[in-house]
Order: sequence, then structure tokens, then C-alpha cells
Amino acid sequence: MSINDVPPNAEQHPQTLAVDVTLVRLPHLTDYLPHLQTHTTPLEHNNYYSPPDGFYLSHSDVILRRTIYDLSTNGLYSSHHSAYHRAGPRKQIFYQPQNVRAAIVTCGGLCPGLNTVIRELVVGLWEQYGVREIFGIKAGYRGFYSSDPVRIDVKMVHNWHKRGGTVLETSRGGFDLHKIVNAIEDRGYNQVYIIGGDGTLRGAVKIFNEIHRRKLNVGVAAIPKTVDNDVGIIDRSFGFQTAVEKAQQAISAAHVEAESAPNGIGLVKLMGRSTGHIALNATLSSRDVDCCLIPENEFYLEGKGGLFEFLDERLKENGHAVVVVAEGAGQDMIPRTDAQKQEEDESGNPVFLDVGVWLKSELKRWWERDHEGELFTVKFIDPTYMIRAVTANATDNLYCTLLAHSAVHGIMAGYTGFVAGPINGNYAYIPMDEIAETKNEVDTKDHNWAWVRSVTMQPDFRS
Ligand SMILES: Nc1ncnc2c1ncn2[C@@H]1O[C@H](COP(=O)(O)OP(=O)(O)O)[C@@H](O)[C@H]1O
Ligand SMILES: O=P(O)(O)OC[C@H]1O[C@](O)(COP(=O)(O)O)[C@@H](O)[C@@H]1O
Ligand SMILES: [Mg+2]
Repeated sequence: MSINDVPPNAEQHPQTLAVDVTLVRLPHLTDYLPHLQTHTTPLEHNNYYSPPDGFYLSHSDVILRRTIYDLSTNGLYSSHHSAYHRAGPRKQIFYQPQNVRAAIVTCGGLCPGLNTVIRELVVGLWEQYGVREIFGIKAGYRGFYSSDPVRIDVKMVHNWHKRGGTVLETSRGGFDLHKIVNAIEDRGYNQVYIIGGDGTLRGAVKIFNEIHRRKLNVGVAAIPKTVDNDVGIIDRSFGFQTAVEKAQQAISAAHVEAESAPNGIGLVKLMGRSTGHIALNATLSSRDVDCCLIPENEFYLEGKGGLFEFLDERLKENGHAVVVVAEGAGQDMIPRTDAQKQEEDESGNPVFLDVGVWLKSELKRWWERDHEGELFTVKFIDPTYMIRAVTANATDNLYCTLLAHSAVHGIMAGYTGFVAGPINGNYAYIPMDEIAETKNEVDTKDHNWAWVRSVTMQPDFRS
């Protein structure tokens, strides 16, 4: 079939898609505990649920990862079409609610919605399944072995979705596999809910593998958290939209400052350790940005096609310009000492130098050199934690709720070593190790980046 054979009106000329589906295998407690008993879910007798036909999902309900096909190629017949188990309640579960001891932990940096996820894990366990023993682990992974857990009940969590941060506290570092799994065993937890980013997920995989090795009757579920939106496979991470909304406010302020000064430049640095999703999305939604700099697209300052030449033209044309830079961009250009090159945070993440401060001083240096005596202003705004230390917006709050309830249903159904997350708008269970290995970077070859370029008309920094 060639492109010309694809009829413009598919309704009149329906095409048949033949898709080979590979079911992504999800770990289950019965993989190593084959004699575990099943029980009918208490949702059957929940006055507020009255499950209608089709309410329960089964092992055969799946979500396809790939939804976009090109009818003119044979690509659609290729064998790799991953199908993931759909998230949702199962009629048969592998726990008796009165025997459940659940532990919840938050790790890594803050993210809007953390408290909503915790709240909804508690509500889901308590209200839907009748679980009464729910514990919060304090201050990240280290809390498993270094402090006493906090008992949580459904009344306590009432208002938590209206608070930024994490009520349980969080931290980086402190991952000690054996101490953590020993604590899980000693304290008798049989469900562990881990909320965290890429580092946390790599730790969660190790915890799950160790639990599997010890053949413990303990389900492990993770809920991916990161404002950076750098977790792969899932549509987006919770809190990201809220962070973009906040970032836009910083851009608006930078725009006002820049507009109100002769040759004014508003410079905004946004979070994004190694991905530029916040910068890109805030740029696209604000439309005030003249240039968006992200880690996935190297840039340079001097010469033809460089940032200075571009800003020179923009200032001549408009009298002002707004530059957005993701914190991980341009790191290779910032001079640093050997000690600075080695610097890592407690989790082993590289510590960046401040690209905003550096860029501000480079802009000033350039202007003084090339435009001596002409007025010039750079206003640098770094909202840092203001974009993530906030409550989740309505969309993120709802999203956090669905994530938490999906995780509870999955663990109750005996699945383990999984992450709950949306794929193409539907909630799925994805093996933890698969998620831990993937990274969601900005694809500078796709339409979104092309859109950024067409909105800003910034250089591609390739010449
Ligand atoms: N490769 C790894 N193996 C085990 N634990 C890890 C790993 N990377 C990070 N962690 C632990 O996960 C937690 C959070 O990691 P961090 O990178 O700070 O944040 P995030 O999970 O948000 O990316 C920390 O306690 C850290 O020690
Ligand atoms: O100062 P902190 O707390 O280490 O956080 C800074 C980092 O945390 C983030 O907000 C998110 O990182 P994680 O999701 O990996 O925790 C990054 O954008 C930023 O580089
Ligand atoms: Mg991380």
C-alpha cells in the first residue's frame, strides 16, 4: 500500500488494522506464593458502590501502548505492540482486609499532589476495602529503619489534599536495601506503597526483587512522582501541570519587567534536571517567550545563529525579550572547578551550577562589549521551589486520586512490583523495572519542539 492508496475518507473506505499484541507480564504474588487464597472483594458489599455489570476488570483487560499508525506502511504489522493490564478493581482479591498492614512512603523532591496521593491511598484502603492498619513512613526510604512509623486513619487525612509538600516528609539518599526490607518484614507490612521519582523507582525495583527473593507475602506498588515529567511510558507525571501553571506566572512577571525597560530582557530559570518539559510547556502556554533553552537541545551564545545574535535582532525589533532556561541546560558551558564537577546530592544526582546566574552575567558582558553606553536591563527570575511547593490544581488532584485508587486495586488483586499510571488516557499497571529503565525526554524532532520554534522563531543552534 502506498500513501496514495490511503483514502482521504476512511469511513467510506474502512481499513483493517492487524496488530500483534504482546502482553506485558506483570509480577503477581502467586508467581512465588502459588498457594495464596483468593477472597471476594468487599466492594461487593459496599453500600456506596453497588458494582454494575462490567465494573470489575480481569486479567484480560488491556491497554495498548501504541495508538498511532501509518496506514501506508507495513509498520502496523510489526510484532512489538505492548499491552498493559488495565488498572481497576478485581472481583477476587488476595488479601483479607483485616489482615492488611499497609505502609506508605514518599521519597525525593517535592511535587504538587503528594498529599493527595497519600490521602487517597488511605481513603481507598479504608473506605473501599475496610483496611484499618495504615502506616506512614517518615522522611523517605531511611524512615523504614530509622524512625517509628505514624499510624494514619481516614479522619486524619481529611484535609491533606489542600496542603502542598508531603505530610510524611521526604528525603534524598538513605537507601539501605537490607535495612529497609528487614524493617518491612519485622513490622509485618504486607502492602508497601512507594511514591517517588526515577531514583525512588530504581530503589523500589531493588526492594521488590529482594521481597521476591525472600518470598515474602508483601505487595509493592509505586506511584511515579516528579515535577520534571521525566518518567517514561506514562502520559505524564502528577504535579507537572500544576508546576507548569506556576512557571507561567514567573514568565508573565519576566515579560512585564522586560517590556517596561529599554532593551529589557526577562530571564526565567525553571526546574528540569535533565529534561525541559516544564520550560517547553510553560513556553507554549504563555506565548510571551522569545527563546526556550532546554537540556535536550544544546545552545551557544556567540556568533552566527547564536543566542546573542538572536537577542540583538529581537531587541531591535521589539525592544524587549523573554528567555526561559531549564536548570539542566547549558551546564557544559558554565566554568566549574574539579570539585564542582564531582558534586552530587545525597541520592547521587549531579549538582548543577546555576545556569540563570551564569546566563545573566554573560548577557551583561555581551551587552557592555557590543553596545557600550546603550541602556540594557536583565531581570532574572528564579521561582525554584515556588512551582512545586504548592497544592495540586484541580486536574492534578483528580489525577492523584485515580492513581492512588488504581494502586490500591492493583495491590489488592495480588499484583506486585508495578507502577500505576495512565497510558493514552487509560490507567494501567506497568512493571516497575520497565518504568525505572525508561526516561521521558523532550524529543526535539517531534511536533511539540517544532511548535516551540514556530512560536518563538528562535534559532535551532545547529549552524
Ligand atoms: N539507583 C538507586 N538504587 C536505589 N535507591 C536509589 C537509587 N537512586 C536513588 N535512590 C534512592 O531513591 C530516593 C529518591 O531518589 P532521588 O533521586 O533523590 O529522587 P527521585 O526519586 O525523585 O528521583 C533516595 O532515597 C535515593 O537514595
Ligand atoms: O533541591 P532539591 O530538593 O534537591 O530538588 C531539586 C531537583 O528536584 C526536582 O524538582 C525534581 O527532582 P526529583 O523528581 O528527581 O526529585 C528537579 O527539578 C530539581 O533539580
Ligand atoms: Mg529524579
